[in-house]
Amino acid sequence: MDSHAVTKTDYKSYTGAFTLLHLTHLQPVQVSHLSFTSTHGALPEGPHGSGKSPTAIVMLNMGGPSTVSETHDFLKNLFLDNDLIPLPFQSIIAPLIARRRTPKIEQQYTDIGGGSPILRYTQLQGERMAAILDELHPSTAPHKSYVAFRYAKPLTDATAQQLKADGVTRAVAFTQYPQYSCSTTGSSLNELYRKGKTGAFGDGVEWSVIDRWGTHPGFIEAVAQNIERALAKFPESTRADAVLLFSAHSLPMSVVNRGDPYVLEVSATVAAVMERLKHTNPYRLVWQSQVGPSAWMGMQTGEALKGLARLGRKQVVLVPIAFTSDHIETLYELDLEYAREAREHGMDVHRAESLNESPVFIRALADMASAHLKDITTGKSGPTSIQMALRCPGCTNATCGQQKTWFARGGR
Ligand SMILES: C=CC1=C(C)c2cc3[nH]c(cc4nc(cc5[nH]c(cc1n2)c(C)c5CCC(=O)O)C(CCC(=O)O)=C4C)c(C)c3C=C
Ligand code: FES
Ligand SMILES: [Fe+2]
Repeated sequence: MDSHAVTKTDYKSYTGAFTLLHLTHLQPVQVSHLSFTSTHGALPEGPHGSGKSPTAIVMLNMGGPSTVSETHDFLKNLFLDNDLIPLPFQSIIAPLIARRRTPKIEQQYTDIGGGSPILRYTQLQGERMAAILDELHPSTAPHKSYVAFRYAKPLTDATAQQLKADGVTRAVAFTQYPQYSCSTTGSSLNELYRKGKTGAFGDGVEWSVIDRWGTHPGFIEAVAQNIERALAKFPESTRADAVLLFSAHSLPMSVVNRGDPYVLEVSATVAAVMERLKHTNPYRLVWQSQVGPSAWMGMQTGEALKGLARLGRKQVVLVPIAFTSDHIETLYELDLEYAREAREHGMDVHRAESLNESPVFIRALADMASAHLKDITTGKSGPTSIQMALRCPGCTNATCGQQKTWFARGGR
């Protein structure tokens, strides 16, 4: 998001005044509308009624400001998150950075139509998934989807109240980040754990976790179909020359270097998509949306586009690969900044659509949840994946360890 904050200092410089100066010059973003309860069908009765309480499928994501005026609170929550951005005196500095950054990010959300569509898409995906899930796995029906965002409404507290009111006794924490990073899914699980251990969701909720699914065949198929649709926009004579430029949100090198699995898992997604496409086109994986002055995973998407133009590779399909709905990075950074700039360099650029309302993708979500519930209820697997139990070798965050233990015991 921030094109001029690329000094090659270590991410540790986030912890200095130097960083603060840079961060306050970062550009703001913005997003939009939506309500935030999510149900499909009528509310099943809770513990005090005669009906069966629902199996909760809690869709975890970062969220975004639904309206431009929510931008400041979104940024404040984001900069307060120690799992994402460790800052000294965080509770004092985070609001200052958020305040300084708000106007720029507000303008970006205005430019993409007045806010982030992430809540609308997450609700839609969740509701349609739950309806399919009732058919795929009737023994745990009714299923009801809930949304728990890390930085925007509905925050975990509000979602917890909903589960409590519905008398939920079985809940699945379903990350909506396909690939696992401790700064994304890890942060959401830490927050869920902090609330869960104080009883915010009610007593006796049995938790399990779907923590990553970057190579699920249904997800891969949905992405591949969107790439094929984008490729079809090129004249047949140049189609085979088009470069598939997969673009994922970058990570600070300090996070990569403590052993975070995200870079590997995004790479695995890309490899699976290319297998499915039978390698009809050349491709690269590049990284976008660096924030602040520290070193981040590269090559940067914007630089890659310029490099391809210089090399005469002027047909490009941009493929967002680490987020399942449109957001500021696709609608602003990819569409308004990079694609426009690339066209000015004489390039022919098309973006693969985000998964948004893709029925193939929604079916994949239902398949994942169904397989998970089947494995849990038949005792074939425990509440968490084998991979989730392993902390990053460089992890010094005690909450990560406590969170993993808590979920491995089913939230007890
Ligand atoms: C898989 C996706 C994402 C990863 C990994 C990720 C890591 C990460 N992000 C920041 C800092 C910021 N991210 C911001 C916005 C933002 N981040 C993602 C996704 C990932 N972030 C998205 C989709 C968005 C946009 C939300 C939307 O449009 O709805 C922002 C705020 C915007 C800004 O101020 O520029 C910041 C800040 C860090 C530090 C980090 C890894 C440690
Ligand atoms: S930072 Fe990865 S497990 Fe703690
Ligand atoms: Fe981010």
